[in-house]
Amino acid sequence: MAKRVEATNVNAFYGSFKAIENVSMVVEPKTVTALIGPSGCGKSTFLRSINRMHEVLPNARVEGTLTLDQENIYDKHVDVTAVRRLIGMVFQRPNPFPTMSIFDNVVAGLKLNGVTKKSVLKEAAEKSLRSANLWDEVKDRLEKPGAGLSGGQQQRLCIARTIAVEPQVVLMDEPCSALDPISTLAIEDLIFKLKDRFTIIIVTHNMQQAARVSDRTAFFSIDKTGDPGRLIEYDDTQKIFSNPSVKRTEDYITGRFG
Ligand SMILES: Nc1ncnc2c1ncn2[C@@H]1O[C@H](COP(=O)(O)OP(=O)(O)OP(=O)(O)O)[C@@H](O)[C@H]1O
Repeated sequence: MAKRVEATNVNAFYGSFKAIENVSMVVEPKTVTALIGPSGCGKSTFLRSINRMHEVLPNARVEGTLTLDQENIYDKHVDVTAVRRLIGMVFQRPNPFPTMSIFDNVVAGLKLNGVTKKSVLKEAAEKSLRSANLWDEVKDRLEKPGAGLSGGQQQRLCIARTIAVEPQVVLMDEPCSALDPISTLAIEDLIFKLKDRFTIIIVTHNMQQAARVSDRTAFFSIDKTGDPGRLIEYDDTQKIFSNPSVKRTEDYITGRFG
């Protein structure tokens, strides 16, 4: 079930370097939110703070509060592995397990969670591949390696793998940046469809993509190198792209900087 994500005064550090400062935003369930802004403003850092991936780096830490439907995901009692299962992530480069079959790629997370019954795995694989708009292309070669698919198909396979465990939130870090325009449109169609079931947060450098797929857009920026990234403006996508409230947002989306 899709859940609401709320960040309050979030700071994230790499050692002593503060990469983002005071980020607060609410992301409603079953919406798509785009994170945009110039390189180095902390979009990926913020995204990785949301599923506690940031802290896997040595000396990296997060301050502030991040909740999933009111539950603080940084609470001492929270199981980090469970957080990462509930908040799935799709990366820039498609990263299927290369020697694993298409089928095994999709059900890898379910198996890790202890699901062993063949009929359950088969049903979940078909459902996830259908949801990822990939079923028709792979249904006759489920036992072939995932690495044999095209880049766009591999990315849809990674999305199928992510949604197979029924996460509550799906994070996507520039999921189309390694793809051609046709594969990019296929992923955008998919994102639109998946928001019926999940809360989706996507980092993108592509303004048209943000405008096409998202309901809400968050614009991040930095004052100068070495300063932390900040959330400058967060609003309905239509407003951000037609009539932003802050001059810096307008300058960025019209290509005057960044
Ligand atoms: N592993 C790391 N160690 C130290 N500093 C890092 C690390 N990863 C990122 N940073 C720094 O944190 C800041 C924010 O980086 P981040 O990757 O979150 O920005 P971004 O907005 O996603 O950039 P891009 O659009 O180029 O991907 C940058 O100054 C970056 O150099």
